[in-house]
Amino acid sequence: MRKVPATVITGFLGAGKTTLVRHLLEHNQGRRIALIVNEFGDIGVDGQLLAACGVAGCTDDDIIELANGCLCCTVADEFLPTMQALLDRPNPPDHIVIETSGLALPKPLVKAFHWPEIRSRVTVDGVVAVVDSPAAAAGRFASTPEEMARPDHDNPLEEVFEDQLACADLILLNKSDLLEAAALEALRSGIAARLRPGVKTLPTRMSAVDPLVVLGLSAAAEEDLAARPSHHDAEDGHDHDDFESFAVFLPMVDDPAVVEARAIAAIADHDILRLKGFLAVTGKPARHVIQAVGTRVERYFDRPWKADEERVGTLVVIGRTGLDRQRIEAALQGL
Ligand SMILES: Nc1nc2c(ncn2[C@@H]2O[C@H](COP(=O)(O)OP(=O)(O)OP(=O)(O)O)[C@@H](O)[C@H]2O)c(=O)[nH]1
Repeated sequence: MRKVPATVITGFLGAGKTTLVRHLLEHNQGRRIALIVNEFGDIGVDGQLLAACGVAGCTDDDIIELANGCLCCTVADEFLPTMQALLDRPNPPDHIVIETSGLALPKPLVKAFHWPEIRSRVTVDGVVAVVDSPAAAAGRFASTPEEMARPDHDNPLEEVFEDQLACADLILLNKSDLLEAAALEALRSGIAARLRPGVKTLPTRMSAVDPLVVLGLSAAAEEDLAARPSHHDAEDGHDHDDFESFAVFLPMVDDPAVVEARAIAAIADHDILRLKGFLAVTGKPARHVIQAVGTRVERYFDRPWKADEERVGTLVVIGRTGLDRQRIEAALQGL
């Protein structure tokens, strides 16, 4: 029996994973792709954005959200039953794409493909790491020499980034539009030097890459785990205390630009790694998406509110543990 190929998409918060998934769905070349999306935190913004993607042949049934938990640590309870249900469908998908949360380590997930229940039916075609190139070039995931010198040195951002690169079969250097050619090349050669032999890097803009390159790596990654070192090999898991996430609710707003300005100020004042969600705008029948990574904010209306949806704004805030939730909430609510 031919095994169903599965592609694991990893990459730090805001790197462009959902953008890549949308691109793959839009250019599916006749393949029926099922998607499993896992997010950090209780509210699945990515799943909701993808459900609104409107790609022909891609139904809500094909998009499965595993919110509220870290996929790599809830493998037995959530991931395996989901995979089994997908494979047991009368008409199973041609390809399964798994978008992990930006804080997840890919290796424990790849390891899960060894489970007897699924091992004979599915294989990890490849692990694709999406890199936020300007953030990486700015040293966002590297420790400073002072940090390195500390005996208790521990940088969770760096560890997550390194684990994602070490497990990858293909690296997309995304957001290439935001870097000069020389800086992009310096980043590329720096990253290439840290990769397993044969792992390619590819600059991308809006994660636009030929799906034939991404889907069809035939890596059988689950057979090759020893070559993919992880910071957490010994513990077989990772520390969830490093990061936290919460949701902020906003009443209907007259002008979304005001919330954008508040978000920029909150990100400048607090160690927020990612902010994303939806706004309800007075007089507008459509939901307004707001996405912030670092100082960059993107906003657009994506789809009309459904009749049974409450028209309120929901912003998900993700950062290092210790965020001042009260002050961030007040700042975003304009209090
Ligand atoms: N300028 C620029 N922006 C990009 C590019 N790719 C993605 N973005 C934007 O970056 C933001 C984050 O993209 P996502 O695809 O949601 O990132 P993600 O990795 O899924 O984010 P999380 O799921 O929160 O970890 C969005 O506003 C995208 O439109 C790119 O190549 N260039």
